[in-house]
Amino acid sequence: MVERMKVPLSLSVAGPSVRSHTPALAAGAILVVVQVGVALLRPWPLALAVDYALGGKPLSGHLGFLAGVEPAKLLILAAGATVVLTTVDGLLEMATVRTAEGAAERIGASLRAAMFERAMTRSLRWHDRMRSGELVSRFTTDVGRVLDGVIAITISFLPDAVMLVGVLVLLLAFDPGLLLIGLTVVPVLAGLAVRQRARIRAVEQDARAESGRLAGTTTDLLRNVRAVQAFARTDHATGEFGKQNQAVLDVELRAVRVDARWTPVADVLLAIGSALVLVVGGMHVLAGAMSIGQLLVVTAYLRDLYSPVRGLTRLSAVLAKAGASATRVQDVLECDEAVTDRPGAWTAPPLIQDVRFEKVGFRYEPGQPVLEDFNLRIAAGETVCLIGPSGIGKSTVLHLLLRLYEVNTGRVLIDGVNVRYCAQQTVRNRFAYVPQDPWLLDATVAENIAFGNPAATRADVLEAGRTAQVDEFIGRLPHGYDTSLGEGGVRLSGGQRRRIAIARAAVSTAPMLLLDEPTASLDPRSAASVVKAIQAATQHRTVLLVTHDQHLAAIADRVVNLARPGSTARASKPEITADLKQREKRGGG
Ligand SMILES: Nc1ncnc2c1ncn2[C@@H]1O[C@H](COP(=O)(O)OP(=O)(O)OP(=O)(O)O)[C@@H](O)[C@H]1O
Repeated sequence: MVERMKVPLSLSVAGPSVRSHTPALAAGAILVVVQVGVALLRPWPLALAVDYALGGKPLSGHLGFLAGVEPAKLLILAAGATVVLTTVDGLLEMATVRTAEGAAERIGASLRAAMFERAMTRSLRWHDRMRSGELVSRFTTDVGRVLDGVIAITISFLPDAVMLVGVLVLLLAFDPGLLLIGLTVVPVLAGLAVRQRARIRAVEQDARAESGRLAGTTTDLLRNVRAVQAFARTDHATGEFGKQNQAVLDVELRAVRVDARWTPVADVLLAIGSALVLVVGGMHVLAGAMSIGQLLVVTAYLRDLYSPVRGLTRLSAVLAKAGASATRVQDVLECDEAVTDRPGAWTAPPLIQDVRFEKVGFRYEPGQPVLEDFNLRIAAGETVCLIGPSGIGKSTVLHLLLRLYEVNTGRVLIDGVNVRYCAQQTVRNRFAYVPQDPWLLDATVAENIAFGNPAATRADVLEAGRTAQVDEFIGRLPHGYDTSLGEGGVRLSGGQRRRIAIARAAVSTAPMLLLDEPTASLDPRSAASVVKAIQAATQHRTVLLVTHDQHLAAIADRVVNLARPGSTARASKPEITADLKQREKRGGG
């Protein structure tokens, strides 16, 4: 209930983006008001034609200047005036739509930019929970719906409100009795509109949640299409998609039914109002108290009165949808789950002494410790190999060094300075990271390598490619270093992807390299190439290496065996590295 009450207010989520486009929105609003003024004049040429050109009524008062004009010319004049007013109305509408919708699109772009920036800086804990498809659906569909709300307020609400007031004033001056009769249906309509709005809001919240889940499922299945095909699970995938798709369809159909029910209700009520006015007004005409032209003007105005009333009730539906989406946009924009820097955070030291883990405790989930009382010192220039059973927390150690997650207890230090007090950007600049999954972008080989150092020149990239043995296979790619790799680097083998990731680390100027199982699942030849690449890339740098590969471990100065929570990491001398497998068998302690 509290959630639903929040919804209308949450449209203000677009507020900061709206402010910078206020002039364009204001221009759109002014154009809309002028357009309403023109629209209000539109019934008059018809009255002129009916009463004066056809009915022979004498022209006097404010129409006196037309006295003496022949009826046929008066008819042409009235017809011409209708065309002119309709043209001006149309041109004004075009200008309004261009101005207001253009501004809305720009607001959408800044809203998406703000969301993206926010999402990029949220903690990995948040990303671990949020499915990427769900996030994309918030960036696209939900932002779109918020914009629909902004547009509706500018180019529907304002003209409808101005039109309503304008028509009410004119009708009041023209025939207050008929106005009152026409308005009798409005309170009933307003009451029903309020109820309708609450229903739409509720069903739209469900619809957006289901659509988000569908986007999440779709992205997940498409990203893993190789696994789906390789395991011959296309039927299963189609079934999973189908279930979610059906859930979206069910809730959307419910929304359509709620929405559709409204149209006849509103129309019948408004028709009753018009019928009442027609009967009473017609009686006035029959009694000679009113001309046919005047009755036409009243009914035209009444139509103009009902149109905004109807528009305003529809607007409430658009705003209900926008409100449901705005809550989802707001969740992203206001999420404060991030690894944050303290005010005045220091620059991380240059790493000339060591990095240290002191009594570090860490858990991803409450009650499930991954590291407890973990201690490790790596001296500058040293190459340390971290081993241990799967799931023990080796990759986690690298994540904590990068400050991707904050430690729960203890400290991680660079040259004796706690990384918690250093700006995260500067901490990360001290490390070049080669993750288990090489994380290649849908870009060229050269761009992927240069990702490791924004200041890298083409020559630096080629040099890093040589160091990381990328040269060994680059000649076989159609455009060499300018070959596009496709999403996730699908066009490369596992070993080739790893070497590009190593080249990315090699091009970086960071003093320390973090390598996470860089030779895992490679054949001996590719593994040997990768080991060679690592040896070349790690010269004169401090290295922390996670691996089960004896050959790779052999390049380390020291091997550290990560133990179960509660025990301390144990270091061993390099000569013991040859005996790695045996020690692992003894229980990783
Ligand atoms: N993002 C996460 N959210 C929750 N738990 C996680 C997350 N990442 C890892 N874990 C858990 O933390 C523990 C340590 O994971 P980690 O990846 O550090 O192990 P590892 O020693 O590198 O394993 P492997 O050798 O298999 O790569 C595991 O039990 C894992 O299930």
